[in-house]
Amino acid sequence: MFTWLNASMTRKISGLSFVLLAFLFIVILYTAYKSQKIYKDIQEVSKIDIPLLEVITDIEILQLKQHLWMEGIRLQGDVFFEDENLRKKGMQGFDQFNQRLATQLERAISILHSALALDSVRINVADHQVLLKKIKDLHSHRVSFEHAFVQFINKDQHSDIDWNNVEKQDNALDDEANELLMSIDQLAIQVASSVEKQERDFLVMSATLGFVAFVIGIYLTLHTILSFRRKVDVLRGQIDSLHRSMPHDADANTPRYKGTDELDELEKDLRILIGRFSQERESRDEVESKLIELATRDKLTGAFNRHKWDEQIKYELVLAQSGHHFSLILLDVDYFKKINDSYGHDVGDNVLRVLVKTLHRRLRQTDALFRVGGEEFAILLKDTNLEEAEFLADQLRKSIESLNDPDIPSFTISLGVTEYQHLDDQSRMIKRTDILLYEAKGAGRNRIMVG
Ligand SMILES: Nc1nc2c(ncn2[C@@H]2O[C@H](COP(=O)(O)OP(=O)(O)OP(=O)(O)O)[C@@H](O)[C@H]2O)c(=O)[nH]1
Repeated sequence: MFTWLNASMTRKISGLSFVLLAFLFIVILYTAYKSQKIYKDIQEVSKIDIPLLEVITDIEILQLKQHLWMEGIRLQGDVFFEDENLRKKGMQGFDQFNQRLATQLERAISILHSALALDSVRINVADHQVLLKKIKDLHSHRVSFEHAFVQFINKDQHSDIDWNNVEKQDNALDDEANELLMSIDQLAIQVASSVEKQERDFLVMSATLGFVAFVIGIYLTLHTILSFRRKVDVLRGQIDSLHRSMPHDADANTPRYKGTDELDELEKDLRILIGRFSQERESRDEVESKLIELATRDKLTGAFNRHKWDEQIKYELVLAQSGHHFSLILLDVDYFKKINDSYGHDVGDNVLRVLVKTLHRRLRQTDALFRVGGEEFAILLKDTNLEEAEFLADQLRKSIESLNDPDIPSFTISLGVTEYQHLDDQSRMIKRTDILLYEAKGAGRNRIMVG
């Protein structure tokens, strides 16, 4: 029982079904066995008891008829004995009675023999044998009576004493037949009560088995349902505490879903929880990407910041060592100090914003722009050779030169352009580009230097 209480839900339900099916199987087996037995009893009754009763009733009727026939002869008196024809006819009738009686008695004997041969007689075998003996006795008494009566009829003188003797014998036979009938009745009652008992036992047993199955079924079902509900409640409690543990929980009182059953409710609760989890994850992802943005972007211009620049150049160098080519542009606003001094710091800031916006418009998706100093920027160009980088740098220079924004003064940029070279590291590559930028400045600004 202890193991059962700790078993899994599947095992409990399987065990429950098994017990109920086993009971059902026992009830079916018992019903089949008992039905078979009752059917056999009924067959025995129809083959033995009923025919036996019929035979004995016939014998009694024949006895009665014979009695009446004898009375008729007695009333006719001498007329019967003196008329040869009447006597002959009478004797023929008597023979017929005798034959019918003999036949019926033999039938009764054969029925009882077959009853004993069945070997499944539900009543006492001794009772059957007593009955058999009684019928055989009646049979032999009948035969003696026939002889006596034939002799009596063939006699010339028929005194009252003779008549009384014959009648006495006939009455004795009647009594014998009646007694036999009563014994057979008794037997039939025994058989009927035996069949009735079988049926009653069958009903009681079936009802008991059914009731036990019902009680076990109710107990196991209730137990399973209760433990199932307990577990579902525990799960729903855990879901509730998960809801409560979530941040931004305006739904601290998240209403419980009312469904058609516990599983349905549990499923809906889980769905709501999963929905909230994914919402939570989405907003976390959003916050995370905002944080990443904040951590990697320059506040003023929106270009990538110095921190990102350090990270990215290292990354590109690693890729370049395994065969991925890239180029680098360093650019600087010409005479920026003058712009600040002439127009103010805010305008200077605006110049930087417009510069980044304009550069972004010209750059490709795979290029990355970094603010690496006050008015100094770097551009990483993936899968780009020096010639392509030079072309792009000049395009950038021209687009800044041709800017016509009423809110800011015109300005130009100088650029140093290089590509990754074998055995380049971060400082070597930057240094080379820096020198090129310095050369561009030295050569008069608003120009590019490639190397
Ligand atoms: N408005 C503004 N000015 C900045 C910012 N960061 C740096 N500066 C200014 O940029 C100026 C850079 O001046 P310099 O290094 O002398 O260079 P330049 O005047 O551009 O001269 P060249 O580079 O030689 O053409 C300095 O005056 C800095 O104060 C910024 O975020 N906003």
